Amino acid sequence: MSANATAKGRSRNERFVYQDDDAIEKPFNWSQLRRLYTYMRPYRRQLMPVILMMMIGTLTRLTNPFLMIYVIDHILDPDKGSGNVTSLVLTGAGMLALYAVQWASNNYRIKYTSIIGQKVIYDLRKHLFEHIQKLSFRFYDKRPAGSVLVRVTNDVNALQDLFTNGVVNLLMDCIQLVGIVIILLGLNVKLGLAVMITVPVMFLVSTSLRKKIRFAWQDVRMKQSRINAHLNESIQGMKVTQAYAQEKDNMAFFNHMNTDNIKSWNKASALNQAFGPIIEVTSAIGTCILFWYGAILIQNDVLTVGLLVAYANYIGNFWEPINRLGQMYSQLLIAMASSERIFEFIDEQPTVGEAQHARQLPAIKGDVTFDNIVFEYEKDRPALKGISIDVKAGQSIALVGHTGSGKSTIINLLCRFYDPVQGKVLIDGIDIRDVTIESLRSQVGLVMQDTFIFAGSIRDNIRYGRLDATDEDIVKAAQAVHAHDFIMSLPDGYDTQVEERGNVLSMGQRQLLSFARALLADPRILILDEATASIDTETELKIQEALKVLLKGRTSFMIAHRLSTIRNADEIIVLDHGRIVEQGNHEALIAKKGVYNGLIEAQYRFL
Ligand SMILES: Nc1ncnc2c1ncn2[C@@H]1O[C@H](COP(=O)(O)OP(=O)(O)OP(=O)(O)O)[C@@H](O)[C@H]1O
Repeated sequence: MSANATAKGRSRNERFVYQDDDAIEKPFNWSQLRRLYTYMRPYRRQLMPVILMMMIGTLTRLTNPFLMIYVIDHILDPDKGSGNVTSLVLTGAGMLALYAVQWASNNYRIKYTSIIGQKVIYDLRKHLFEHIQKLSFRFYDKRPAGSVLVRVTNDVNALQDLFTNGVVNLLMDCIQLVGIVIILLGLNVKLGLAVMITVPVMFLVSTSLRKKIRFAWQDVRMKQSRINAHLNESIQGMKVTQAYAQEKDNMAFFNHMNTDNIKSWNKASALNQAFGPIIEVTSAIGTCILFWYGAILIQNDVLTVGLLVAYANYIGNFWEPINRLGQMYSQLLIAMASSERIFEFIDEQPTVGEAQHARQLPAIKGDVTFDNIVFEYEKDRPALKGISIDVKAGQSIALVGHTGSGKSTIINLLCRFYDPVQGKVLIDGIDIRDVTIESLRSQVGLVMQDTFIFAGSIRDNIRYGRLDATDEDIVKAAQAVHAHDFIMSLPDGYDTQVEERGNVLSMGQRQLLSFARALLADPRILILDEATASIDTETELKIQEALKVLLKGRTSFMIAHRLSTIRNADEIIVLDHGRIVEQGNHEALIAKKGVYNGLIEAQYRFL
C-alpha cells in the first residue's frame, strides 16, 4: 500500500486488486510451436496451393526488375537497339503480365490464408471450450470466471494473426529476403555488399527499439485488461454500488485507470512512430551509398544504368520483409504466451473423471446411500467427516444446519461435482463412480437457489429440462407447478423474452420456472436448494403447492430454509461442522430438544 493510504482505509486507486492475466511474452519455444502446428495439420492440403501462389507472387516480384534492366540497357541504349518499339511494347506487356500474375497470386494468398486461419482458430476455440466444459468444479473454484473468459477470447484472438497471415507471410518474407540478397550479390558482389552495409546497424537499432515497443504495448494491454476487469466487476456489482452510493468513488477509480491507459498508449504509440523514420533514414543511407558507389562503377564501366535502377528497386523491396519479420517475431513471442496459457487449460484434467469402463446407470428407482463419506475441498480441512445416510426411494430428506456445516457439500457429492476422499455414494446400490457422468446427472435433477435463467424465451428456459419436450409438455409442466398463470400474464406469454439471469422476473417467478424445468426433466432424484429470500404469502403458498407436485414419488434432498418444507420432510438430517448430529422427523427432533430444536427456535422465534 502506498504511503498516502491512510489509517481510515485504502486510497481510491488501491481499492481493487486485479490479477494481471494478460499475455506476457514468453521465450521462443519450439515444442509449443509444434503443438500449435497440430491445429494447422488438418489443413495442410489446402495450404499447398496457397504456398504455391505465394512463391509465384514472390518470384514474379523478383523477376520484374530484370525486365527493367533489359529495357534500359538494351532497348533504350542508343548503341544497342534504341527505338525498337516492338521490343519496348513486348517488354512492357511482359511487365504488365508479371504484375497481373503477382496481383492475382497475392489476392489468392491473402484470401485463403485468412480462410484457413479462421478455420484453425475455430478448431482451437472449439477444442478449448469443449475441454473447459468437462473440467470439474475444483478447477473453477480456483479461477475467477473472468480469467477463464480471457483465455477463450483474448488468448485465442492473440493467435489469430499468427494463423491468418503470420505463417505464410513469414515464409514469403524469408524467401523474398534470401532471393534479394542472392540477386544483389549475384549481379555485383561489391555493390551488393556496399548497399547492405547498413543492415547490421539497422538490425541492432531496430531490435532494441522493438523490444521497447513490445514492452510498451504489453503495458497498454495490461492496463486495458484491468479496465475490462473493473468494468466487468462494476456492471455485475452495479446494484451494490448504487445502493451504497459509491458511484463517485467508482468513477474516480475508473478515471484513474483510464488515464493510466491513455498515458501508456501515448508512450507506446510514440515509440512506434519512431520506428518508421529509423527505417526511412537507414534505407535513405542505403540508397545514397547505392547511387554514389553505383555511379563510380558505371563510370568505370563495371555497371550499367539498367543494373543500377534494378538495384534501387530491389533495395526498395529489401527493407519491407526485414521490417515485417521483426514485427512477426514480436507477434510470435506474444503468441507463445497466449498458447502457453491456452495449453495450460487444455492440459488440465477433470478431477472428477470417468472410470475407464464406466457403464450407463440404468433407469434408477432412487435409493441413495452415503457410506461413511469423508471429503475435503482443501487438504487437511475436512468439510464432511464420516457421513452415512440411507435413503429409500421416494423419501424426502431435509438437510439443515448452520452455515458452513456441509449441506451443499453433500449435494455436490451426490451430483458428482466432486469425489469423496473416503467412502462412497451409492444409487440403487451402484457406486456412482462406476457409471458415466452423463447417465448419472441426467437422472438427478438440481434446482438451485439462484435459478439460472438463460437469455431466450420462457418456453425455451423451461425446455432446458428436456430438450425434446413438446410445447404441450411445457405448458402441462408449468400448470402443474402453478407457473402457468404468471407466464400467461407476461406480454408474450411463453414467448416472452427474458434476459440472461432473468432479471425481469421476480424471485418467486424464477423459482416456479425452475420447478417447471425440473418437473419436465422428471428425474428420480431431485435436489433442491431452497431459496432463502422471503416472498409474499400468495407466492409462498403457490411454491409450497408446486413443491408437493414436484417432490411426489421422487427421492429428494433439500437444503431447506422454510419451516413448512422442513416439517413435511420424511427425514431431517442435522449437520454441524461436517458431521450428522441429529436425524429424525420434525416431531421427534423437537421432542429431543437438541441442536435441531435450538436451530428452529433461533430461526423461527419471530414467526
Ligand atoms: N469451493 C470450496 N472451496 C473450499 N472450501 C469450500 C468450498 N465450498 C465450501 N467450502 C467449505 O466447506 C465447508 C462446508 O461448506 P458448505 O457449502 O457445504 O456449507 P453449507 O452448510 O452448505 O453452508 P451454507 O448454508 O452457508 O450454504 C465450509 O467450511 C466451507 O467454507
